[in-house]
Amino acid sequence: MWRRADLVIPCILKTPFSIASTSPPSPRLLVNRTLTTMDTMHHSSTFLLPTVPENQRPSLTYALVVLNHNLPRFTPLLWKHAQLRLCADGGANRVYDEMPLLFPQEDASVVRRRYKPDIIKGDLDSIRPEVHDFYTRLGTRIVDKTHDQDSTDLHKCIACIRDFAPVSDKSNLCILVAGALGGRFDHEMGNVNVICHFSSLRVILLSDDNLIHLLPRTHRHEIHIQASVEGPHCGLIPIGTPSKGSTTTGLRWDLNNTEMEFGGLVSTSNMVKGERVTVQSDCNLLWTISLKKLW
Ligand SMILES: Nc1ncnc2c1ncn2[C@@H]1O[C@H](COP(=O)(O)OP(=O)(O)OP(=O)(O)O)[C@@H](O)[C@H]1O
Ligand SMILES: Cc1ncc(C[n+]2csc(CCO)c2C)c(N)n1
Repeated sequence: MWRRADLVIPCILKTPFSIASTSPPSPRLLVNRTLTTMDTMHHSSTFLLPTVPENQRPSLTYALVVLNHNLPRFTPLLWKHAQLRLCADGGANRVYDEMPLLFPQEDASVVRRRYKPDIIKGDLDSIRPEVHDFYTRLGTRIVDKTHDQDSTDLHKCIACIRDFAPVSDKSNLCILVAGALGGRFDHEMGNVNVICHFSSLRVILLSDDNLIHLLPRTHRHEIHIQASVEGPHCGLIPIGTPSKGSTTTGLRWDLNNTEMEFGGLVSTSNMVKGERVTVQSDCNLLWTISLKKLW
């Protein structure tokens, strides 16, 4: 378990959801392997399920970052799955104002005390004084990085989580970002840029309607569709660099070593056919899938 007070990150179990290969192969094997097979990275949105079936228990350790945009209705679920909870600056106002709205039958101050962030981080120009005071009194660590006006508050939060996670835990760490989409376009693009910048970390951008994460070109990907909460609409977008060839299975419009580039062909308005999608590409792709309106 993460001890939140001193930010020691927990040791993480190994299950099918971790990256398959862990021990470094011999150089000869590596050459053969790059020519023939790639390690598989598994993806599954089990953090959106109220109870995760025994055989689907992920090995991932979740951290949650709440941004300063509409709190998705399923945020309490993400909060429950996460072992570390951060607010990016004005994200703290969202937790303070909007968590009580999700529990209309409960006293607002009881809800606010139940959902106490571990850390509030950013340039702190958006958090309101009464929200700052409220969480300071509850013992939240408030980290002011006012001097840095060149990186976004989300970037600062992800860097903070990365720097506190022990090296051995990084492949099992998954950062859920709530309120990342559907707002100001410059912020949305900044949020997408952050997942590209931290491409070796699992970072998932979430809103009520969508989920986005990166599929690094270093792996073959298996996406386990949680049909009760996500799909069918999906997309695969080459971000930054054109793809000379991407191949998929499990989509209504599969790619077959197909070239894609921004300004040319990108795969939007695609659909998942079943419970398993595979993707392999020579460049990093954004995966996006619609979320169902359940909450
Ligand atoms: N409308 C929005 N849509 C998507 N993400 C947002 C939106 N507003 C804020 N965010 C995210 O929440 C983080 C914290 O927001 P906050 O408003 O505190 O940032 P800020 O740096 O003060 O923004 P601004 O550009 O308005 O000065 C941002 O770094 C961004 O990632
Ligand atoms: C080229 C360039 N464009 C915009 C900004 C502004 N900016 C980017 S991130 C950030 C912090 C937001 O909390 C601010 C103010 C910059 N510094 N450099």
